[in-house]
Parts: sequence; C-alpha cells; structure tokens
Amino acid sequence: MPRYAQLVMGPAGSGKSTYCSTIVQHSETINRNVQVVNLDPAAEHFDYPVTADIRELIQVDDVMEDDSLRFGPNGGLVFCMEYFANNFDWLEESLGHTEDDYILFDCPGQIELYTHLPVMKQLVEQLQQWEFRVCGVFLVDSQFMVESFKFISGVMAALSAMVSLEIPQVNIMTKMDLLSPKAKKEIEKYLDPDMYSMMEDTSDTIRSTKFKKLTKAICELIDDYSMVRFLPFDRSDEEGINIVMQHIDFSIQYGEDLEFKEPKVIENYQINYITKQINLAI
Ligand SMILES: Nc1nc2c(ncn2[C@@H]2O[C@H](COP(=O)(O)OP(=O)(O)OP(=O)(O)O)[C@@H](O)[C@H]2O)c(=O)[nH]1
Ligand SMILES: [Mg+2]
Repeated sequence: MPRYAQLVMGPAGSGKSTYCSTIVQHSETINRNVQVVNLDPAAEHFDYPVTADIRELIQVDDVMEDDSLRFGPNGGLVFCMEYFANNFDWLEESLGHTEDDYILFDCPGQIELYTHLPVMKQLVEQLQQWEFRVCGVFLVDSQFMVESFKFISGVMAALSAMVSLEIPQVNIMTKMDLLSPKAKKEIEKYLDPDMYSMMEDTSDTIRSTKFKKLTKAICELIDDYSMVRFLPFDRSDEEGINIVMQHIDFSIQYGEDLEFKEPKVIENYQINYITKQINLAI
C-alpha cells in the first residue's frame, strides 16, 4: 500500500502552518485521515495536532545557546536541518505505519532550504524509500504577487524548489481572502500567467539593457516550458480547498487503491467534489 505526503514549503510567513491546519480541518469534515508533522525547529505557534514534532529531536534555541557552535537563527536552523537529515530514523519511528498514511510536512520558511541546500532532497529520497508518494506544495503570499517583477521572483522561488526536488509540485497563492475585489480581478492574470505580456509590464520600470535581456530570458524559460501555474487558496472557501486537494491527489494518484468511505455529512460542495473525482477517473 503506498503512503502519501505533501511537503508544504514556501517563504517565511507565506501561510504554511495555516494551510496545514486548514487541510486537517477540511479533511475531518470529509472523513479523511490526514496527519501533520512539524519540521520547523524554530516553530512557536501552530494550531493543528502533531503526529511528530522536530523540536523533540532538536530546537533552534538550544543550538543558538551552545557556546561552541555560536550560531544565529538562520545558521542554527541549517544546523538543525542537517542534524535532522542525519537522524531520519527518528522520523521513521515517530511516523510508525498505519493504513492510508497521508502526512503533511510543515516545513521551515528559510528559502535556502529549497534552493541550494541538500536536506529537502534527502528527505524526499528517504520518504520515497519508505514508499511515500510525495507532492511538493509551494505557497506564496498573494499580497506579494500583484506586481509583475514581484511575481517573477515568486515564480523563480517556486521553480528552484521544483527543479531541485524533482517531484510533482503544486503552487498555491495564499491569503486570497485579504485581497480587495479589484486586486482579486488583477491577480487572475498571475494564476495562469502569460509571461510575454508580463515582460512588457516590467519593461518600463527596467532601464538597464542587460537586466531587460535577463528578464526576457527568464520569462521565455518559464513560458516555453509551462513550468509554473498557481492555484488560489482561501481558507474560508471549501470549494477552492477541494480544487487544491484534487490537484495534489491527482499528482500522487491518491485514492486509486482506497476503499470509498462515507463522508460524515454530505453537502453540496462535497457532492461536487465526488462528481469531479469520478469524472477525473473516467
Ligand atoms: N487572512 C489570512 N491570513 C492568513 C492566511 N494564511 C496565513 N495567514 C496569517 O499569516 C500569518 C503567517 O501564517 P503562518 O501559517 O504562520 O505562516 P508560515 O508560512 O507557517 O510561517 P513560518 O512558519 O514563520 O515561515 C499568520 O498571522 C496567519 O494567521 C490566510 O489564508 N488568510
Ligand atoms: Mg509555520
């Protein structure tokens, strides 16, 4: 029986922990078993029940207080994650093995973990050895995506994670509820972006020819390979949460070997969800 995992990644404050608790609550309603593992050794607040917590293994504060190491918060975090990578048996023990394992890994927000440090890739490989099908879920705060050049840097961050981890990845724009109706309309063009028009948007603000050429090359790369798309995420919109889950489930083929469970209460949006699942399967 395969096991399933989402690696919930993204910059600091992008909404990873909130996403995890929203998915847990949503899954409870549709009678689906989803568990969360906190992988942030500096986490102070989250409101989901944890199956495993990296702070039981190592904490950033302890590392920073160590006089022989003398790390600051970021160096401390990197140290903790490397220590974690050398002690994956702790994770194996904490996870145990139950039927239909579906685990969300709430990762730290330091972007270097997804761009050039090897630890997340090592984690993915380890999870795959334990028969997990892993999907990367990369979150970006929608507030920072409403201008072309900010959007391009968000896309590049998502793309680095995608390229370095080599797993299916679903990209999500969070905090959609905070956008004004006007900004919501504006952001539609960023969800399924046309990079060529994006390039024209930025060309007035960029004066240097070299920088223009670089922006053009990046936009072409993103567009030609259709590499990055975003799904909107509003924690109060059950239908939207369903769509996000459908994309992720589809990418890791969740549900293929499962027996159907009756939802606790069938509501309209759940009927829509089931109908869509059936349509996807046909
Ligand atoms: N309105 C609104 N606020 C949100 C949403 N998601 C997250 N937030 C808020 O944004 C802040 C950061 O959210 P977290 O879920 O802690 O973000 P994180 O990515 O886990 O942060 P780090 O672990 O520090 O990297 C919190 O104050 C949340 O309440 C959302 O969808 N809507
Ligand atoms: Mg968090």
